[in-house]
Amino acid sequence: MCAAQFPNGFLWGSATAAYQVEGSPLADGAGPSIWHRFVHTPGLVRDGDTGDVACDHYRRWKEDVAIMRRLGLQAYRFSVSWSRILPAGTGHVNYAGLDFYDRLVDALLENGIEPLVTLYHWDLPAALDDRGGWLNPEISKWFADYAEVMFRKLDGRVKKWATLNEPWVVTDGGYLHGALAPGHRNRFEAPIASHNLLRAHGAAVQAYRATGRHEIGLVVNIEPKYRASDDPADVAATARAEAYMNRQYLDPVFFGHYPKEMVEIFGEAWPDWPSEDFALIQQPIDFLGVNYYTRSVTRFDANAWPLKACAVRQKQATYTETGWEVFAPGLTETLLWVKRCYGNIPLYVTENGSAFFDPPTAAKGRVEDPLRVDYLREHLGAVRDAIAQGVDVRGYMAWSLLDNLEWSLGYSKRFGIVHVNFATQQRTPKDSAHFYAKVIASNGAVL
Ligand SMILES: N#[N+]C[C@@H]1[C@@H](O)[C@H](O)[C@@H](O)[C@@H]2O[C@H]12
Repeated sequence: MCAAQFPNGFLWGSATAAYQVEGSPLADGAGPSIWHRFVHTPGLVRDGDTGDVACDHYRRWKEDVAIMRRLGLQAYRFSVSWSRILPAGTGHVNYAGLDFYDRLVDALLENGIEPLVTLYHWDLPAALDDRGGWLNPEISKWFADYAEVMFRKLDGRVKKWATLNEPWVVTDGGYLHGALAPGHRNRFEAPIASHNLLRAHGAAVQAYRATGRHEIGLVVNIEPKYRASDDPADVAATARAEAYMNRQYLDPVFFGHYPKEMVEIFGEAWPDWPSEDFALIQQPIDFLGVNYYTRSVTRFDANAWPLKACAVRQKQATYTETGWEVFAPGLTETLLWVKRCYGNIPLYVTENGSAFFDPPTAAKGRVEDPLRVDYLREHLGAVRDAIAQGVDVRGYMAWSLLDNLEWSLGYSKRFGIVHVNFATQQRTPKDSAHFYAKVIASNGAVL
């Protein structure tokens, strides 16, 4: 049997998100997003860091496309800033903002790089948050109208669209625990925001079917839950954690209902949803984007709100700077789990990467990041193992192309395969970038 390998046409790329890399959040008529507000609220982001400059990608995009070209990237996953396109979230279109993405897409295509576009990567227009944001049911129409503006402008040159990035993080971080914009901590709001995100996803897919000619999907984060013991309390806690993080969005999209554990988790805060909503949510999608970083060995914890479950640190494991266990087999398991539970829908690993401290050697033109090279090698091997077991994985996007704003953690955590000196904006491909370039050139044969 020939050694497991990546299929011909496997799509090798890298990923970023608008607010994390672009900078210039209010340039050329753009409106503020909830993240612009959040970072400018004292005490919410480490070291008072903001996305005002970030990687200055809004101005340096040509340089960054050239770096992608030199690395041999075949695809680039990025997100559109909704409030650049519609400064008030609805109504007036800001054509200067639209032109930025138009030029970026053309430059990518001219360099043989396929654009994968995410419509929403957490940066809701602040003007819509003032109208209730994800708590207002009207947002499904607002989002579909914004999506249609993008489809009409870019569809055809953009052949793979994703509606949302990680809806779980949007609600768990933004509405339940409050660590992310808009910073709410309300167990009654979180389910409503979640449900409206799914409704908006469905409305955007519906809009795409009316105007689009290519593919549209959803990007979810999946963190496989391994029970800490066979103790019934740990087994039940693990089931709750899996339902809350991994199935809360996939079950409605693929089955038209929520996991039964959601009522147990949220209790009186879990509404009775209108059945017609699930017809909207369950629009067929063309692919699923899976963001994988780590696993969680899970046990019962009576004090852990609202899940009554927590992760158990693994003594012999390597952990990244974000406190995540390096566990590549979890990626194989995750891809197999999706196929087992939801069918063999085409999958892209739309994010996978690691934050490790980089040595201060960038000035000499080299950044040695052996831990990130190891992480990349192990996780690409995990993808190959899933493909060898019949999972239809069609691409891999390394997170991230550039060191960037790690949301509330500011610039303290570096995920990039390309080092960014934020004082000078100098880019330096790390050893991981050079390794990834060899992987791409050999279609994974060097692994
Ligand atoms: N934290 N972390 C890294 C990374 C984050 O920077 C992305 O924006 C998210 O889509 C996802 O959480 C993963």
